Amino acid sequence: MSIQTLVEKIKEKGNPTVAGLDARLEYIPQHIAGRNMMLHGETLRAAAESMVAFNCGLIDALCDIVPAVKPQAAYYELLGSYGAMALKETIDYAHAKGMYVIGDIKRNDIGATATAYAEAYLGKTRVGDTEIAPYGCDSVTVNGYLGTDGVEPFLKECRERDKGLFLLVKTSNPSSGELQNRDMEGKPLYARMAEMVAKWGEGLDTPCGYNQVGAVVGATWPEEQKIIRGLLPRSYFLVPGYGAQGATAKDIANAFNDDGLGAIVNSSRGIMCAWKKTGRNGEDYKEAARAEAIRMRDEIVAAIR
Ligand SMILES: O=C(O)c1cc(=O)[nH]c(=O)n1[C@@H]1O[C@H](COP(=O)(O)O)[C@@H](O)[C@H]1O
Repeated sequence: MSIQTLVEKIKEKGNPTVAGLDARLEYIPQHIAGRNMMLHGETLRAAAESMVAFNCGLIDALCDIVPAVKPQAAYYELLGSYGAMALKETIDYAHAKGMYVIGDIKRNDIGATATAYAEAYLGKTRVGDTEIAPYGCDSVTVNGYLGTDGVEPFLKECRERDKGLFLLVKTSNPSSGELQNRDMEGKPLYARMAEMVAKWGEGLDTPCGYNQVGAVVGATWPEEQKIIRGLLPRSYFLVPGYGAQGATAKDIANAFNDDGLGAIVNSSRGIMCAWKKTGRNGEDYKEAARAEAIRMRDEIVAAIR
């Protein structure tokens, strides 16, 4: 599914947000985790099955109001081979419920290895005469700081399979300026990366006007958002950092274009752990996640209006 599909889902739901599915065991209510540990002991399998059950519950609670989910690969890798299966099951369930899936993998490597990553998460792998999509994400996050040959395999998937990318431009973390804001021939490095993103997106515009090659721009950096928006008017921005990392709705307005489009704001812990604030031991985790997703949507829509 292309960025155009994401834009259509955002418009249809009137909601420019994405729910991050980054579960650790301590984010999963006891009634789910306890049951799986009773069945499978204190094992990676129990943790992975808990994660799938939790994710599916969240997806059920959110799919009619939130356009997309963003599973972060690290939390699935943490559970070994069971985690890989949990990721695939989560992606398939989100698709079955009509959601757009952003695979947060932040990968890159030399061209040959980047090809394997691109085929694993966006494309297909060949087994004999059969082609199989190992994960089948709609788009992924990519670290472009290795340069063009590491990004090209991902661009190939955009061209051939109508997929999307979000290239790290200005990340949300406190130390991101150590390198990303350093001067590079008269401009900060993140601005140079934005120029590269524009170049990589050439020929990949979609009919809705937005390009298949987007950018990751942290909610925690409103000034940089404004500069990068100016450099990349037709790129979609994935904006993490809202909620648990401290950014609020007033910090994200610069990421959007005047048409109210152009960015999708992520919240992971804010939605997943909303149940921890209700004092009901997680029995109400779906309702709590939905209420937080609605609160976030309304706050962000009001801020960009
Ligand atoms: O690519 C990302 O999504 C990302 C980039 C970035 O600059 N900062 C950032 O926090 N993220 C991811 O966004 C999510 C943020 O999670 P919360 O802070 O719990 O909302 C995590 O999955 C991060 O890995």
